[in-house]
Amino acid sequence: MATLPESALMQRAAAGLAAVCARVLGGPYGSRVVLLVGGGDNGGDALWAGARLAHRGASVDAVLLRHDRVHPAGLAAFRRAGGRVVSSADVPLTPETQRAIARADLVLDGMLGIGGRGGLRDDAARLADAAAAEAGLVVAVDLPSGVEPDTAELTGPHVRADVTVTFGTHKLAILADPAAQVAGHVEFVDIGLAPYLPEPVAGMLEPVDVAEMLPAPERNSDKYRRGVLGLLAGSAQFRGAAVLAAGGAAEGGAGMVRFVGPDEVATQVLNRWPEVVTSADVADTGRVQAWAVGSGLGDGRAAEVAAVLDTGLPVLVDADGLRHLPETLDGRALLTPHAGELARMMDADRGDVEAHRLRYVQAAARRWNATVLLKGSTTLVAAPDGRIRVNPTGTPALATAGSGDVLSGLAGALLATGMEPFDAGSAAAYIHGLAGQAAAEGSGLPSASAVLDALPAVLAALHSAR
Ligand SMILES: NC(=O)C1=CN([C@@H]2O[C@H](COP(=O)(O)OP(=O)(O)OC[C@H]3O[C@@H](n4cnc5c(N)ncnc54)[C@H](OP(=O)(O)O)[C@@H]3O)[C@@H](O)[C@H]2O)[C@@H](O)CC1
Ligand SMILES: [K+]
Repeated sequence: MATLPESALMQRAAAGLAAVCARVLGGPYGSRVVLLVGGGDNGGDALWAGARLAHRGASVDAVLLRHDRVHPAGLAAFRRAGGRVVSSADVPLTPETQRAIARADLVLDGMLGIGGRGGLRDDAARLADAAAAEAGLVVAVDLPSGVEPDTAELTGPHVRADVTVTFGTHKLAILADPAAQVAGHVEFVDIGLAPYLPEPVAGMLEPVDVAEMLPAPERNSDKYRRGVLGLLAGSAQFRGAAVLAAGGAAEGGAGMVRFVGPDEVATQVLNRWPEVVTSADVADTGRVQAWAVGSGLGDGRAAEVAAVLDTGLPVLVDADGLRHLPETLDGRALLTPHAGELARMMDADRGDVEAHRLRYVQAAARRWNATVLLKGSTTLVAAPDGRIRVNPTGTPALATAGSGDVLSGLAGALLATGMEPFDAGSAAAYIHGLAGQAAAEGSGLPSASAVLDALPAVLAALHSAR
């Protein structure tokens, strides 16, 4: 800001914001727009964007939350462009305000941005409710007002947006749950901040990042170069979990899968994946480069899990395996709980974990000195050193029985290639999400087997993105 003329960044932001609004309106001319304007710069962005829309023929009304504190230049520009203020000094939600919101094609939420803390206060909360109940589209300026910008938590009343237009950089609140669930579709406006930003608190992979992490398929690769995975999964009660996890590894590029489990489970794994080698005991497994343990193990089996952990190899621990964690895992493990499993591990309430996903996943990573992947519609991966990745490819299609078993085989296969647990977990979540999306194109709500079947094509496409 110091290197630029006064309000240059706000102008860039407002121009991008107005352009997105114009697009979602199908052209601003003749449309009705209502601005909800808070006392900070977030409100300033809304006023400048409202002025631009008014210039292009929209009818624009502004509701000022704070008449005593409103961005002065923004308000002046808005008035010059023909915009009207419809709130009165002490009550933002007058009958006239309410009518304007009910008739609006688009409500622009500029109440709070990155300066907001602690959820919306009363008047703002009522405006948010009116917009949600009656308006056409709700477009949030920078963030849905009322969400916690830095922790992605919902600590009080907040806006529910159809679209969020965010400036300069992505904020955690529009990437991670629960706040991301109220951001709607996210549009990014580049205002030239990149060279000035500090190290991000969280990262998000893009296709080329994942492609570069994956080992290149070499002409002369032998199975150990591709990675050999030991798999301790499944039980008489949950045989399918073993079949799906073995499939996640086999279709996920493992050079070989060595399965350990009771005969009746091994038979079923072999029926579906004849390339798998089986044994009855961890000690008889032969050479592997990493282990995946836990999917469908059921109760008991603590001794086998301990035997795997004692090998000192990189290890993925999932599902029932998470019941048997030692005090610490010296950095080589990838744990993949869902919120219920993480709650049990941390002796917490599941709802509390869902509400504070970021805090819990980081705490668990520190506590076990392990990488922790918390599954969900925005899967989070936390390394013990504090790094965080948010997975952008999540889809409701993955909320199906057995989908986690596929992920654990896939992530195990990536560990076996020598990838560090943080990369293996985040790349696996990314690929798994793409496979879920691809499978959903075929059938809407695919089964875990359909997700598995989609893996090879997704991997091939990523390899060609190099
Ligand atoms: N930085 C940049 O480079 C650029 C930033 N830009 C824009 O600026 C935005 C940030 O603006 P900002 O800093 O003025 O804060 P903002 O979010 O408008 O809130 C301000 C006031 O709200 C208040 N308040 C707090 N909590 C509250 C609550 N729960 N309920 C009610 N009120 C509450 C609190 O005042 P208080 O009442 O607590 O004294 C606070 O002063 C950013 O999101 C982006 O849109 C762009 O123009 C591009 C360049
Ligand atoms: K906002």
